[in-house]
This record gives sequence, structure tokens and C-alpha cells, in this order.
Amino acid sequence: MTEEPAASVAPEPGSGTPVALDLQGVKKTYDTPGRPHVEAIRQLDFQVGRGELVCVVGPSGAGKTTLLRSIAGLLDVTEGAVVLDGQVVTGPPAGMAVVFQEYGRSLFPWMTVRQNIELPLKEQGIPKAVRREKVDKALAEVSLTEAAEQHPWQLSGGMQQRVAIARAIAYEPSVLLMDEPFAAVDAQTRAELEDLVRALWKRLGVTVLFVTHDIDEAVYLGERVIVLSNRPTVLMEDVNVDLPRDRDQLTTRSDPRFGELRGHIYALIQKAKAGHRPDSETEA
Ligand SMILES: Nc1ncnc2c1ncn2[C@@H]1O[C@H](COP(=O)(O)OP(=O)(O)OP(=O)(O)O)[C@@H](O)[C@H]1O
Repeated sequence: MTEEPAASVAPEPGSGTPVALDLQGVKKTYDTPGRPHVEAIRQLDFQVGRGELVCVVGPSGAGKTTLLRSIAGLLDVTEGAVVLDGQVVTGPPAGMAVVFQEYGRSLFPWMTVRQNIELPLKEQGIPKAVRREKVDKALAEVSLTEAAEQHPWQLSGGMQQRVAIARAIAYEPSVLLMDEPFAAVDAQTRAELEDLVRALWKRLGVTVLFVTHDIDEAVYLGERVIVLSNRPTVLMEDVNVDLPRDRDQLTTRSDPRFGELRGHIYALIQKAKAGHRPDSETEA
């Protein structure tokens, strides 16, 4: 890799856009009985503005899943705080929905598509007629109206992941977290699902935090890309993706700026893998 071109650094938050998600000095260590002590996240501070689409990338084992689970309230942070809409997260918050990579395990095979999407709404105590309306709308958003009465196992992997997305958006979350959601689908389906995420984000105005190991995907989807260091994780760089808001697979990916951003982030990850850390003068 040659010297990376200068990337524009993400603007300081707080300039107009309200903050949806605020990570304040988040640290996470694992002290699992019978397993070695692991310092996963050393220090993370960043904010996601309401209605932003932010991607997170980092070397394998950097703590991306740990970060996302901590934000989702599925793991307790060791120090610091995750704040969603002004409230400290102490368990899975009502305003957050998560889409995981393993759609096969996140959908109930004995329930129809409609029942799967309806379940979290039922748990919220939403009346039946309203539930039906919300499920129909979510199904239309992901173009799966025809599949409402089918079971997940009757659908392709890409369709199942669309059901998982429909379930998340039917819930009308303030923040949608996505943990490598397209890692298990083929390249063509993946491109379609990426476009679906961009389209939903624009239409619904939801705040999205999208974790991926794929640099191209992060640049294509994100308005910002948060690059993590090697474990114990700190922020390598918060990269502003200054590509046009309207993106498509062909034009955007052949835009020279796309190539520059991809090259810049690739170089950062290589540096991270080689042991460079912004919190240390030494490089391994
Ligand atoms: N329950 C646990 N107990 C102990 N250590 C754990 C636990 N879960 C994760 N870890 C460790 O924390 C570190 C970060 O793991 P995590 O899965 O968050 O990384 P990741 O960036 O998502 O990895 P990948 O890119 O490979 O998916 C790893 O060293 C992992 O072994």
C-alpha cells in the first residue's frame, strides 16, 4: 500500500444535530471464570447524531461485537457509559433494535414471517390492529408482502435477513444496530441488502450503527466510518465519508473518492494490525 491520501476527518459532533448515541469513556474487560482476563475495549468516546448512518470497522478481534453488544445493553460496560437519547443504557433499551449476522438463529422457524415481525410488538403490548398495520408497513418496506404467511425456512438467506430487518424497523427504533448483518449472504444479495439499508435509512430517518469487517461496505454505506485499533481497543480514526448522499453500486464504487477513502481506511487497518496505536508512541 502506498502513502494514503488525506481523508477528511469527521466534524466535531455537537454542531446542530442532536446526539442519539453517546459513548463516554467506555471500557470493557472480560473476567469470565476459567478464562484468562481479556481487556477488550480500553477507551472509546464517540457520538452518533440523530439520523446518522455510521459504520464501525477494525481488525479481527478488535472488539466490534463487544462494542455493539455493550451499546445494545446485552453486556455491562466495565467503566464509562453508553447514553441513548440522554438515558444511560443499563439493559436492552426500548428504543434500540439489533440485526445480527445469524438470521437463521434470530428468526423463529415455527412462526410465519408475519408472526416473527409481530413478536416484539406483542411484547410491547401494542394492540392487534396497530400491530397488523405496522407489520404490513415493514413488510412493504423490505418488499416481502408476498411472503407474510411463509416460514423463514421457506425463504432464501437474503430474504430471511430482510425479515430480520423488517422486524427491527417495525419496532420503530430510535437507533438500529447491525452486527455484520450481510456476512453470510452471497455478493449479489449483499449489494441488494446494502442498498436496502441506505434506502430505509433515508426514508425512515433512523439512526444506524453498522459493524462490518468489510472496508468497501463501510465506505459505501456510511456517512462516517469509525476505525478501531487492535485490542485493547481505542479509536484509530473517525473518517468522514464525503461521498454524495445518493449512492449506487456502480457509480459510487467507481468514484475516485470512494477509492481514496477505501485506501485510507485500508492503510489505517494495516497500521492497526501492525500494532500502531494512537494512545502510544511506539509501533510494534
Ligand atoms: N465472553 C467472553 N469472555 C472472554 N473473552 C471474550 C468474550 N467475548 C469476546 N472475548 C474476547 O474479546 C475480544 C474481542 O472480541 P469480539 O468478538 O468483540 O471482536 P470482533 O472485533 O467482533 O472480532 P471479529 O472481527 O473476529 O468478529 C477477543 O479477544 C475475544 O476473544
